[in-house]
Amino acid sequence: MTPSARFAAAVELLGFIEAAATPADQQVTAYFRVRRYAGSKDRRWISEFVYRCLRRKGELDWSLEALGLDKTSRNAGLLSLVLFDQVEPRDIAENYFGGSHGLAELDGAEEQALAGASSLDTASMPPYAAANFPEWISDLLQSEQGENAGPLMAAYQQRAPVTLRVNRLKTDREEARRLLVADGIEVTPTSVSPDGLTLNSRRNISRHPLLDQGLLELQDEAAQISARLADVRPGMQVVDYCAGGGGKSLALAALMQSQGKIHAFDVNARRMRDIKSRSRRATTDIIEPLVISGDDSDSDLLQPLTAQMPRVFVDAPCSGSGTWRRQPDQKWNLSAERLGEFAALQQGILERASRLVAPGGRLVYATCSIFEAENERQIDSFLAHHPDYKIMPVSQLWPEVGLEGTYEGAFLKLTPLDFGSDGFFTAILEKSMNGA
Ligand SMILES: C[S@@+](CC[C@H](N)C(=O)[O-])C[C@H]1O[C@@H](n2cnc3c(N)ncnc32)[C@H](O)[C@@H]1O
Repeated sequence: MTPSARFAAAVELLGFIEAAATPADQQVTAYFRVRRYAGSKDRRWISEFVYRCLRRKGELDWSLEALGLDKTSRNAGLLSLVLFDQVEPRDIAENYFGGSHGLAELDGAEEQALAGASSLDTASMPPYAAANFPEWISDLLQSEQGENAGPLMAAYQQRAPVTLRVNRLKTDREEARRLLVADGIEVTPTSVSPDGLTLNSRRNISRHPLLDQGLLELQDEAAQISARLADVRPGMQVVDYCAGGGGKSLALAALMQSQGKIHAFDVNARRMRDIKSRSRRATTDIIEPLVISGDDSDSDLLQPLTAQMPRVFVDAPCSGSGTWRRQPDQKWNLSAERLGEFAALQQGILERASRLVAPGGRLVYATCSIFEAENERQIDSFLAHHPDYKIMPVSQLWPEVGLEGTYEGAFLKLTPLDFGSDGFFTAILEKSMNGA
């Protein structure tokens, strides 16, 4: 593709992403699926350009406003060339326009407005815009994270590492590392999870034969730690209440040495459709997917499991705020109202899932969120209505479940500032033996 065609495609894709709430990564995949003419270099250039615009949306929006330009994807793309690639406005027309697949010509007024970019008073940009966060989220982080808010928002500007979980049903970490290195892929063992390997440099590894053969799974270190904290054992009966594509179920199955049973529930059949094939690849047959309604109509279906399960894992739907390095667009799609909706949904899920926990069993509540409303406040509210549960401190479980080092705190609360994983939360609640 010519530079003009690439630029036009990037602007088009950015426009699609801004118009819909669907996560950008899904839209990028869908965009290229029907544009087979785009080669791998074109795809890389277009995706990187689009992701940079999404990552730096706060700066771009503020600058567009200061220059009197509308916040369109075309203007964002043009300004991105000027501000971040240092392209002279007068050179844009020649290098990024024209040709049969280019954008409609740059007009003189646009070029003149862009020329003002070099004299923008960026010192007057509000800190939330400079940090590329919506103002209300920046305020929320200031109130919840205090002095960590600034460094945390800066950490969200970085790209997340690519981390793999070694499937111990098929190999061990050293062997997996050796196989990757033999294929020219340098990796580093994760510092806390004994099952993780992080790629030393970014590349798309999702189609690698070691993943196809089920020796490795893409899974962030925080999710691996959370699965370990469930402290599952071979032979146990476990419920994975929000199983989705089965990431946690597969991690739990490996920790159970593929002995016992995992009842994997979700309200979304489409998300669960690959669990069987992923299980086959991982050589486990203990995961049983089941589509539930998520309301009281599940009572009969779940009756045989009620108060019977030694472990119930709830990987709740959430804002995903812990994963915004990977999905920078999603922070612009979240509103305070939507956050409240997630909290209400989580509360209902926790309530229903808790009915399945056996006396003496444990309810594991996890989110990939860093917000108190989805985390600590959910646990406070649950415990206020369920005096038969108590917190099992994560600090106590940490060494018992084979995690490296030590951890202080009743709950697992991670942000990218801790050791580079996604933001994640996990609370372990133990039900009393006598139900009192
Ligand atoms: C964070 S995702 C789960 C990710 C999955 N555990 C994994 O590791 O791959 C949350 C899941 O909760 C599901 N969900 C939403 N509402 C639900 C409900 N009322 N009951 C059960 N699952 C629900 C969503 O469909 C989504 O798949």
